[in-house]
Amino acid sequence: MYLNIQNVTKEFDKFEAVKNFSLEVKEGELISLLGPSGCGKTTMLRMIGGFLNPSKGFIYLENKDITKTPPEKRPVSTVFQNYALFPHLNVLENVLYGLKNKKILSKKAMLEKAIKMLDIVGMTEYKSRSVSELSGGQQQRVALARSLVLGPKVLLMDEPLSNLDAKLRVKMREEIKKIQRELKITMIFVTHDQEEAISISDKIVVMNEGKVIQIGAPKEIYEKPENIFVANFIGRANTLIIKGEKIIVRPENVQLSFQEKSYKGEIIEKNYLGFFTTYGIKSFFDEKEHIIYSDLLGSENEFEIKDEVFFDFKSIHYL
Ligand SMILES: Nc1ncnc2c1ncn2[C@@H]1O[C@H](COP(=O)(O)OP(=O)(O)OP(=O)(O)O)[C@@H](O)[C@H]1O
Repeated sequence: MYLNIQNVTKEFDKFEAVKNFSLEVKEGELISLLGPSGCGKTTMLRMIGGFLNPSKGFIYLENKDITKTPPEKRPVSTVFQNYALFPHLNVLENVLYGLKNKKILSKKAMLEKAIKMLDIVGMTEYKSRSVSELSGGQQQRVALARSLVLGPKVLLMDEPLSNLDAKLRVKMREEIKKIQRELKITMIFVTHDQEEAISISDKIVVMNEGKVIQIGAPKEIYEKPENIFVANFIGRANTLIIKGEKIIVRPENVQLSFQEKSYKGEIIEKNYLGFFTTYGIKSFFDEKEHIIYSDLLGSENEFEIKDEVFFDFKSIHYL
């Protein structure tokens, strides 16, 4: 295994921020650590980067134990949330900085490498600009180039898109994924944004209260969540007990109709959200009143509050 994290725990005094975390990462994979605030994502990332030492457990990179290797000695780079660029240096100097420190390449080779990396992140024309004159998205690109130019075996990104507005976030995450694929770089990406994790990752590690709750491909995590926490953290879910079995049904899998179907209810909520509409249907399951949510695409809009409706579940996941 390329990167192998085995039973890592991190204690701060008596508080366990990360509990018995294990993960195997293949070369070239993009893994997201996803979970609510305070679940231990950043602490785990810092241990991979070498900025924190695990209290227990091991981290291996290409079968070499790097658990206690200092950050500057391990072939791992980090892109921080606030980018941590040097404000007194221009774009090119920022990208060159790490290479100069390494003192391995000639001046010409360093310059060629830095320019190539600026080209990959689309920032060549800004190379002489002061970084303080750049937009958030541009600073993000420079931070990415500065880390990538060092040729790390693993690139760590801690909430790299959280300072960007919604549209730019989507654009940058697509670019990051494209660059990651092109360079075949192994990447670990921390986010608390489920949509971001789903769109960018080969595999998602869902965490809560310091623990790994589920590891899987985005589709697997969405369609086969291991428990209610995962089902609700990633997307929305109707949670029900039918004939003694606990099930979840995603709102897009609740099909509404005026014609007789398996279940009956009354529309009590309707929220128009542009390309789809969310309905809340009051219904009885297991002799209890429930509100079942159904998402229908815009063109399927034909129900109103107080309508008596029937519904079926297109797909059910048993917990
Ligand atoms: N140096 C420290 N000393 C004591 N407790 C810490 C320290 N660093 C983190 N913690 C605690 O460990 C827990 C996990 O923190 P961490 O920053 O890893 O969470 P996170 O999932 O990255 O959260 P967020 O999404 O808010 O950044 C939190 O309860 C935090 O308060």
